[in-house]
Amino acid sequence: MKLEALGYNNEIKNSLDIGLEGLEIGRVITEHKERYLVQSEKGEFEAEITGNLRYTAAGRADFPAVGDWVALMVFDTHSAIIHKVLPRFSVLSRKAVGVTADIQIIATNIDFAFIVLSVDEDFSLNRMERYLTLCHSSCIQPIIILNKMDLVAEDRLSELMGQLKNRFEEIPVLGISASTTQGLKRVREIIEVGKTYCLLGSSGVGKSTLVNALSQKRLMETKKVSDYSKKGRHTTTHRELVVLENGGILIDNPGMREVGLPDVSNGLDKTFEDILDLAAHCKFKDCTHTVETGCAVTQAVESGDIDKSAYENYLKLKREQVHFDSTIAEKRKKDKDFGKMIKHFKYIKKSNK
Ligand SMILES: Nc1nc2c(ncn2[C@@H]2O[C@H](COP(=O)(O)OP(=O)(O)OP(=O)(O)O)[C@@H](O)[C@H]2O)c(=O)[nH]1
Ligand SMILES: [Zn+2]
Repeated sequence: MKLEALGYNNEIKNSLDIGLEGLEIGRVITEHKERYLVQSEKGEFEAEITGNLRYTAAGRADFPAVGDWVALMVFDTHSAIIHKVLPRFSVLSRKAVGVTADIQIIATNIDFAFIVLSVDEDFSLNRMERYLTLCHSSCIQPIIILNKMDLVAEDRLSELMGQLKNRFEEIPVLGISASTTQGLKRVREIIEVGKTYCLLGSSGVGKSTLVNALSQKRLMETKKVSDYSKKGRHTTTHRELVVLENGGILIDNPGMREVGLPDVSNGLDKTFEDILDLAAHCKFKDCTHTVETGCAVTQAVESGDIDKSAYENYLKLKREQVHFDSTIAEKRKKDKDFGKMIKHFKYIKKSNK
């Protein structure tokens, strides 16, 4: 398979630095417990990372992830060692499970996300806003998919489509039914050759059904990679990155199903551009847009220029962001204090000698 079919382009090519001569370039299609399945022009390799990469990694985020372009040293027809992760143009991540504020990477180098919502109970503009924020902060372009259109009458459908188009003016909105395949032609048409896609959306909206419809099932079938495992390990992993029939590339993995609110510092601003534009006219520079006099934002909400629920959702996301930022600050402080403590111990040890 040509690298271009996996999304390779000049931008990635230009990011290759010297010192990688003699190494093979490939894309990570599956990761499982620090073992990676990498596809290159020479075929598929089961790979691990070099010790150097492991020890110089500042955190989990420096390890390869699905979607990454990597430089690898090939050993034989099946195995290789990853020497370097090439620069990422987009990163989809979430807070790692647990109390620490570590970031866990779900997938990288994604061009577009289909954000799926359905016409039933799941329909929520506020939730959509969260996913858009996630996309903007991850450098991924969003496309909205309203699924299960077979469940509602035509007028209800156009009302819901209207709500989406009004609130998110610049984002494409497609109505489909993944189970009857209505509207899927349009989805296939907008998928571009060599571009990488993923699906986001809450549980039950029909992401798997859509993936299966797009990839005509057989591509997503669980394929054993155990054949490659010479040490007798039996790993049954399936490919999380697949090339679709029409040339698009689709990443779908379990982590996608669990994305929460990410590091939204930049994404929030983009999603709520209207609010941020107004904020420049607030009387106070550090206006929180809640109780201040001369606040241009609350005035716009009162006059109806800004949608009240969009405004409330903005405040809510803002609070969560502040909380998340402070968790990171605490973690950094802890790490620092721990460093100081170690130094202190070393000092005591020395002076006792
Ligand atoms: N009526 C109708 N039902 C659908 C449609 N698409 C999916 N469903 C049904 O909705 C249910 C959930 O679909 P899934 O594809 O499993 O949803 P999902 O988003 O992958 O859910 P998770 O795996 O939990 O994230 C299934 O029972 C599907 O058959 C549709 O277009 N119309
Ligand atoms: Zn204000």
